[in-house]
Amino acid sequence: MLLEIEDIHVHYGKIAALKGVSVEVDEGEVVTLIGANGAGKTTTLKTISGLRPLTSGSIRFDGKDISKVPGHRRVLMGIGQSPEGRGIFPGMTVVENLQMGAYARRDQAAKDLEEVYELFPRLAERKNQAGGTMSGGEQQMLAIGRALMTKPRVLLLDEPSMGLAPKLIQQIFEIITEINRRGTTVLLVEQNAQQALQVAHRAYVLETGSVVKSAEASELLNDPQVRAAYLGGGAEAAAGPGD
Ligand SMILES: Nc1ncnc2c1ncn2[C@@H]1O[C@H](COP(=O)(O)OP(=O)(O)OP(=O)(O)O)[C@@H](O)[C@H]1O
Repeated sequence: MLLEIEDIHVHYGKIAALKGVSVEVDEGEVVTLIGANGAGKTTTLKTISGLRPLTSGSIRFDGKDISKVPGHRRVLMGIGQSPEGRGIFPGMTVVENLQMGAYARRDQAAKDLEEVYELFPRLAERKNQAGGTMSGGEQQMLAIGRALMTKPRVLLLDEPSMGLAPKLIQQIFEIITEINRRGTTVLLVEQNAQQALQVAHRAYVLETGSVVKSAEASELLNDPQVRAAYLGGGAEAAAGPGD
């Protein structure tokens, strides 16, 4: 197992955001966390990347307990994150933003830059434009590209479709599939459960800080409760028109 999150509890002051969450991600998988606002999805990703401390529980990466490893070392170990709200450097150009992702390593960075440009031709076209003047969708691509420049073994993606037009949403999900096909494991947090379940192999449903369900993504797509709560439809929607 590449990533093993076991029974983690995380607090913001006295507020318990995660109450015993366990999630496993195997090498090569796309795993998604779905759930309503405030369920704890972002907190789970932040805890894996080391931005939030654990109250209890453990996180193992490639067999090693990383619960106490600082965030910047987790990046070097192969945990890359594209944060919610993007977090790019607005005053730096596209190419400078991408190079920031590789600042800790000099090996292969030029080749990786070419690969990012291949995945996101728009970033190549705009490489000298200031990051802050890129459109929302372009900034999302830049944030993912920068995370890829850290050469992650697992890429943590927080709401990559947030605020994007439908056509771009489609494109972002196609790119996630392609990133995975090229060998990167992906842990994806999404409000857009329908699309997330379509690209993922497995999924976990979070409710108020706990995992309430986990299964193959295809199974959850047809689960009446999941459909009613997260996919904007009940059993009728699952059965299709005319039934
Ligand atoms: N900085 C913070 N201070 C206090 N409480 C917080 C903070 N960040 C998150 N929380 C609380 O922790 C819980 C989990 O939040 P989290 O952002 O992980 O949810 P989420 O599932 O990612 O939601 P969304 O889909 O709305 O982003 C929520 O109750 C939230 O209000």
